Amino acid sequence: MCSYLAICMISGNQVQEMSSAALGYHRVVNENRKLYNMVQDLKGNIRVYCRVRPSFRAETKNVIEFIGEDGSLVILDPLKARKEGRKVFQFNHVFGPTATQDDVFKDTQPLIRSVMDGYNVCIFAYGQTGSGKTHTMSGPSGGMQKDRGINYLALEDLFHISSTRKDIINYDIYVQMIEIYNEQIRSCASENGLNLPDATMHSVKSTADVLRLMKLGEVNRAVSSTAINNRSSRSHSVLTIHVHGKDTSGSILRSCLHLVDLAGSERVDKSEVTGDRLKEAQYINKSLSCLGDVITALAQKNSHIPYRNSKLTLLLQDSLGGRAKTLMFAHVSPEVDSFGETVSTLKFAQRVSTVELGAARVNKESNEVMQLKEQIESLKKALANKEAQKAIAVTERTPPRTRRLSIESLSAVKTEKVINSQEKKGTKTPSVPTRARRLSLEGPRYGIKENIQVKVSDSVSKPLQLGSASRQKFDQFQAVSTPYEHWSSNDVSIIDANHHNNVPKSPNFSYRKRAVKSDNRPLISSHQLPNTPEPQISARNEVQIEKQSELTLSTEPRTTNGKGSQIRKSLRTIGKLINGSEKRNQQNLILPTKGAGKINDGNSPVRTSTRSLRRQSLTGTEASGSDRSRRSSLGGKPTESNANDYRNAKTPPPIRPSAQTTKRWM
Ligand SMILES: Nc1ncnc2c1ncn2[C@@H]1O[C@H](COP(=O)(O)OP(=O)(O)OP(=O)(O)O)[C@@H](O)[C@H]1O
Repeated sequence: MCSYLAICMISGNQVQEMSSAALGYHRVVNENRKLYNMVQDLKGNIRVYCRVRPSFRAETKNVIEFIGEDGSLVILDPLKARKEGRKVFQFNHVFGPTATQDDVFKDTQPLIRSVMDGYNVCIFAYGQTGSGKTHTMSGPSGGMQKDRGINYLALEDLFHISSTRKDIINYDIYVQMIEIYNEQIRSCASENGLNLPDATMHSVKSTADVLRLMKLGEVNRAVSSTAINNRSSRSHSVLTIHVHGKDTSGSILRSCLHLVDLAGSERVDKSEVTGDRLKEAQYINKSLSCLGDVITALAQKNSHIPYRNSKLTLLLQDSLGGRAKTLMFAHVSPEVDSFGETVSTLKFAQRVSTVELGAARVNKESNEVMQLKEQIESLKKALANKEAQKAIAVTERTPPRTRRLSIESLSAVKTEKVINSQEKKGTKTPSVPTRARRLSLEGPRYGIKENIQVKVSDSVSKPLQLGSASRQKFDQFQAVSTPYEHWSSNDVSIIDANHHNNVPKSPNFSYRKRAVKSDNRPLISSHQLPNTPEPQISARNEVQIEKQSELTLSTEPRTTNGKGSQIRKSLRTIGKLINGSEKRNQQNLILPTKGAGKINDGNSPVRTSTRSLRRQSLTGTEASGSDRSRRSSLGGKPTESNANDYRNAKTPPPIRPSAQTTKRWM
């Protein structure tokens, strides 16, 4: 009896020891996983989860030998002996055949939730046809409540977060559904299923809205039966959730979550497809192979990443190469006859996991930055007013003949200075009398009578070179436009000194419409203005004109100089503040306008003048010859001489050549 008790006690102790060892092991594994994920987050690696679907044929052999909690997966090659046939893979996590939709979602939830904090997130499901991609992303067909996929659960969760945070942040959620079918992008959620160049954004307020849209998307998605999957997706489907948020401090965030269900890779001999199905399969395989090329290039940190080789990679460009958080679900079928595809999926997934995207970046603009930007805008307007007042005051003191051209002289006075300095320097400005020169600076007059043109330097509009077609269009317009009869003395036409070299951005731009739009603007002067087409009238221009019309001619230049310099000082400070603050907030850095180096082309003295005025208005620096090579402290466009040389820049905007779009820094 005693010995029996002793044996029981010993085995009881051993069991306890073993269970505590097992608990310790689990704890260590979990900690390791957390640390591993943390390192991956810091490096910005694409996370890879593997999911093994349950086997549907009990009689067939299974190639999955072991699934570890630490994300390891061991498969067995059925044609080799056990030892040689073992292949080991390592991922962030592996979900076995018994894992539920909730298990999968629970591990994905933190990533999805970060969308609400301003991160861009992309989750894409990859794998052989019939391996369970659609099951993971959408769940069973028909939008059944049971086993709903990530798409539904994610949106449900986002709505939940939105409501719990409603006192702090006001969120707007939009959904976009598109599909790439045979290298054509179409909108799944359009009511009539037509091909659309741009997918419609649907505002969604509840999960019911989402369900309705998703059903529509599911109905419209290209699906057909193959030998492997009787509801095989024949297209890549992308559900994008756009989140716009504004918090109580006024900060704004904009982020998006791409949920991508890729079409399945397949061996056409196995799927036994012919005709259209074969064509679809070829398109699918081609785009997936392009995805593979992009991943390889990213993993090798190549300088050229071939995003443009397929619509899919083009669409995923931001998620694969940008500062987004990206997760790939690699799906595998456990059956022995899928071994080849399983190995290639796992190898691909392994390669994906080595891609380092860099730490993800939050897309949030703080209230501080926004306020500073607003201040800059208003200061710039105020400064423009002061400059205008100064010029008008100068005009007032000039003889009547010159004064008749007075408002023009807002820039022309400066223009002459520049011309003279250019002449002194030997630039090719023809030596002509002042009046004639000024007219020539205005470009062709197109039969103008006694009209005076108001020039407003526009720091926003970007002159484009006029192509022959546009030139023709422009000339046609000139021919048909009835010049000045329907222009009252109140009319203001804002012209760019180089307008004859400008073309509107949009080919549908109507010159006439723009010209007529200027009607009823406030009176600036009694001078009648010509019907000169101005293709790019910016809102900023219009504001400036209105402000200028309020100016009094009696303003003392001395006084304005003092205030102006104060404003300039504040501008410089704000510019520096913004620069610093933006760096701190890791905002998207914005580059000077594309082609900024072409500004100072020397063809147009007036443009040079307006630019120097503009630069002056931003920096407070006189645009003297040597100063012209300096960049604005607020990130103005560089001149030709220093377009590629930022070394002398006062506050050079940082250069990110990889930025997809180049924007003005301000
Ligand atoms: N984890 C799972 N649990 C239960 N059933 C699953 C699971 N994964 C997939 N299935 C089932 O397997 C079948 C094929 O899955 P699914 O259609 O999701 O594959 P797929 O990878 O999207 O295929 P294709 O690329 O051809 O569209 C479906 O009937 C699906 O319900």
